[in-house]
Amino acid sequence: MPPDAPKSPDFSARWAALRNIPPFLAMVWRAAPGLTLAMVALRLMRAVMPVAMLWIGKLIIDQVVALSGTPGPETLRDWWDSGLADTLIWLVALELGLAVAQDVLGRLVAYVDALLQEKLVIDISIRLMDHAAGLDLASFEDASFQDRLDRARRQTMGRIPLVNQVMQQLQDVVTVASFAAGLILYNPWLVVLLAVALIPSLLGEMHFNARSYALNHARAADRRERDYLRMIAATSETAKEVKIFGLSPWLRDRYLTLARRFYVENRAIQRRQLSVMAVLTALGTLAYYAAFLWIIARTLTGTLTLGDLTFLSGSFLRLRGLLEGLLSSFSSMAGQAMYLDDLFDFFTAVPAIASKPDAIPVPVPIRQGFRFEDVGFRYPGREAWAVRHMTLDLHAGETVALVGENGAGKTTIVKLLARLYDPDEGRITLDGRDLRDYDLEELRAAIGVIFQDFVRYAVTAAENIAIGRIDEREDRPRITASAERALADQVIAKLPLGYDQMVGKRFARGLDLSGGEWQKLAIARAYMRDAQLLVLDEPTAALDARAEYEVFQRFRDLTQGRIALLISHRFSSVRMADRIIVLEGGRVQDQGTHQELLSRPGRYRELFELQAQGYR
Ligand SMILES: Nc1ncnc2c1ncn2[C@@H]1O[C@H](COP(=O)(O)OP(=O)(O)OP(=O)(O)O)[C@@H](O)[C@H]1O
Repeated sequence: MPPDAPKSPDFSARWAALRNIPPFLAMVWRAAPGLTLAMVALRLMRAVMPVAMLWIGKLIIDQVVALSGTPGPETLRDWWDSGLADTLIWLVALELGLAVAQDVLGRLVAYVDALLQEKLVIDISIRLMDHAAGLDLASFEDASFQDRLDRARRQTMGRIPLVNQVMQQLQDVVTVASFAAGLILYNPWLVVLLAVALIPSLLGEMHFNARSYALNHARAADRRERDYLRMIAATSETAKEVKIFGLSPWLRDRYLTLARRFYVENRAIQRRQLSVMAVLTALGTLAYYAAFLWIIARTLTGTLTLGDLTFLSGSFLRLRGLLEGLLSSFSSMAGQAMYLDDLFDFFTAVPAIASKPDAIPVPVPIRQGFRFEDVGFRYPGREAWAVRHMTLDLHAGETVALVGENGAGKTTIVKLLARLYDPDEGRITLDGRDLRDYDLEELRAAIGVIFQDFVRYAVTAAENIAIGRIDEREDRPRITASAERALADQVIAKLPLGYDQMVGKRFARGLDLSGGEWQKLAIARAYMRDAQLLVLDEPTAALDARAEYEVFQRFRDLTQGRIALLISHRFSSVRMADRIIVLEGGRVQDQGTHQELLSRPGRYRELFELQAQGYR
């Protein structure tokens, strides 16, 4: 066995997973109380049908034997007239009625089950989305969290039929109880014999289910990688690079290596299961025939009637099937319930960044501005500080530019301002109060950020802009005004359906845009937002120098009276800011106006000259 082979969770863990069933049922109940009640009622009715039908079958046979043994009417007509067969006729009619009812109930159960599962899928999906929405950005950037989320999502959706399984289980238990009651009336040992013979196969089933779960659990990361490989091997976003770099064979091999590992481990489990379970199931068959012999012997000696023989052998046959099914599905139910751990586990994750109970409202307008006071921050799981001893001000009404080389900490400052992360050292204040004192939702509403890796949504052009302030998505004048300010109106004018054109290449009716055109749409989101602090974090890299200059110029003019933060590597754009902050290695290296910074030796002048040289 390879050293990292999954260990089988022990039986107690498996039984412990059954504790998930009540909260799961509570979820089902919450999702659809009426349907749940209907389901239980239908299942209970179905549960007692088999024993009732078999018992009536026994009565019919006993009647037939009794009537055929006594001398009486010759023809069917005589039988009818004599009234001797009345009981028999009623019994047959009853049996027929039950058979019809059983069929109808079966269909109703399937119908209610389909509706119930659908409702549950919707309910759980919404709860997953709601919960994920409240979690920290740090969680989403953490790979082990991604595995957990992935398991919760996929495994839980795969567990929806569990509701049917639990209900079936309930029905079967009631059926078994009714059959067992019948058997016990004849001889209690018959039931004991059955149960004892089935226990080994129950334990076997449980063991193998636990192993399969352990394998799936341990390989969640692999599976995510496999999905990822499959995705990059065949999507519109990646097709260009995959072809040009000839990546297909490499992706394929990588996929195969991961898939084979899982296949081999899974095959080993399946093989063992095959051999062990064959032996254990044979034990159950032996017990069944032992009991059958006993019943035949008793009927031959006259202790049991022919009707009894039919009822007992019928009961026995059904009970054996039922118990076997019940035990294995109980064990598989426990196995399925283990997957619910992932779901409940996910729901226990709580965000570290949240509003305090006594959070204060964000000032409107902001009077002084934001201030970083000796702020230090490290990304979770990283040794190096992304920013350290950072002290800077963003004054109300000011346009500030952040410059610095790759990795200098520019984007990190923006994330800290929006409280996507909290600092590890020092503090950030807004009008003198710690950011953590303010209501988080209000704070985020007061800030508009367009990141360099903004999302290209596969929705209409209008909706792509409205995303900046989604509550106002019906406000077409506001959308068109934002588009004009961001120069996106020219892009939209060229689209066949204008603002209602679906963009992006994910859907057939979507029309893809150039990098710069996407950026203009994204920048329009900033105007849509109308926030007190507006940040453009390099979403202009794909614009040509003139377009970026124009975008920034407008941005500065149109954000008068607010705080505007620009991040760019182009000095031609940066120079228009009221103040430029030069970052280096996560610290403020220098700051001032363009002229001031050029007038003294330093990083800014050095970088400026480097860029200027490129244009000479
Ligand atoms: N999500 C993350 N997890 C871990 N480390 C990160 C993460 N994002 C950034 N870093 C690290 O933090 C440091 C600062 O990154 P930041 O993104 O703030 O730089 P930047 O100045 O915006 O760079 P660029 O000009 O390339 O956009 C870098 O060393 C980077 O590797």
